[in-house]
Amino acid sequence: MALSQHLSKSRQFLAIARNYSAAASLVNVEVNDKSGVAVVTLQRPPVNSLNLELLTEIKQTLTGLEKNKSRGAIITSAFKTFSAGLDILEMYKPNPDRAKEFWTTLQDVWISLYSAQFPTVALINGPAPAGGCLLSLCCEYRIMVPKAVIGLNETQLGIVAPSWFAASMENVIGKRQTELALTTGKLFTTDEALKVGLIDEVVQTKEEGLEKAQGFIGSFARISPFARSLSKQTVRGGTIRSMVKGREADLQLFLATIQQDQVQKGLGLYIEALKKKQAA
Ligand SMILES: CCCCCCCCCCC/C=C/C(=O)SCCNC(=O)CCNC(=O)[C@H](O)C(C)(C)COP(=O)(O)OP(=O)(O)OC[C@H]1O[C@@H](n2cnc3c(N)ncnc32)[C@H](O)[C@@H]1OP(=O)(O)O
Repeated sequence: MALSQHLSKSRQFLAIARNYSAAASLVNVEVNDKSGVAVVTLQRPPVNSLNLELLTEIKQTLTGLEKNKSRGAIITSAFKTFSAGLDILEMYKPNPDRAKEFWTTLQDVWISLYSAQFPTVALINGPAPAGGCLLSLCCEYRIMVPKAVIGLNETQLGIVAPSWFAASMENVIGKRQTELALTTGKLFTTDEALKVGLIDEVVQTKEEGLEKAQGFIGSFARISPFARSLSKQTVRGGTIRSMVKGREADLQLFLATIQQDQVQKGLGLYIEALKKKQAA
C-alpha cells in the first residue's frame, strides 16, 4: 500500500482511537503523520498498573493497529513510571470471574504484542517491574531512560513468574541470566539492563527515545514487510505456540495459585509495604 493511502487509513484509525480514548482514556494513540508509526501511551494514573480495564484497552489498541496494517508501534507511558506491572489488587482477595477475565486478557495482550506483524518498540521512560517488564519484552526493541529499573521481580512478592514470562526474558538475555534474574527477583538498573542485553539503548529523555524508536522502525523501510514479519514469526513461533497450547492450564494454575493463603498473605504484606512507603 502506498504511504499516502496508508496514512489516510492510519488517520481514520487515529480518529477512531481518539474517540475511544475520549470515552475510556487509559491508552492514547497518536499516529505520526510522516512515518505512519503509532505512539501508544499508557495513561492509567498513577503508575500504569495493569488492571483488567487497562489490559482490555491495550488489547483493543493492538487489534486496531493490526487491522489497519500499522507501520509500527512505540509503547510508552504518560507518567514517570513505565508500568508498575500487574495491578496487585486484581490478585488480592479476587473475585473469581474477574480474575479469570483479567488473566485471559493478559494472555491475549501478550499473544497480540508478541506476535504483532508490525515492528514494536518499548520506550521505557521509568520503572518497569514484573508485568511492566513483560510488556517491554514482547517488543522487538527496548529503549530506556537512566535511573529506572526493569526486571521480573515476582519472587520478591512471594509469587512465581509463569513460564511464558520466563520464556519472554530467556529469548532476550538467555537461560543463564534469566535463571539468575528470576530466582533472585532482580530489578536491573538501566546500566545493568544494557550490559546484560535486556535493553538495547539508553536515552537521556523521552523525546530522544521517541526519535530513536522512530529510527529503529524506519530501518525496515527497505525490507519487505512480508519477509520481515515472517522472519519474526520464525524466531518467535515456538514460544507463541507453546503459550497458546498451554493457556488453559496456565489460567487454572494462576487461579489456584492466587487463592492460596500463603500467597494472599504475601500480597497483603506487599500492598501494606507499598502504602507505608508512600506515607513515610
Ligand atoms: C509455576 C508457575 C506458577 C504461576 C502461577 C501464577 C502466579 C501469579 C503470577 C503473577 C505475576 C505478577 C506480575 C506482576 O506484575 S505483580 C506486580 C509487581 N509490581 C511491583 O512489584 C511494583 C510495585 N510498585 C513499585 O515498586 C512502585 O510503585 C514503582 C517503582 C512502580 C513506582 O514508585 P512511586 O514511588 O512512583 O509510586 P508509589 O510506590 O508511591 O505508588 C503509587 C501508588 O500506586 C500503587 N501501586 C504501585 N504499584 C502497584 C501495583 N503493581 N499494583 C497496584 N497498585 C500499585 C501504590 O500502592 C500507591 O498507591 P496509593 O497511592 O493508594 O498508596
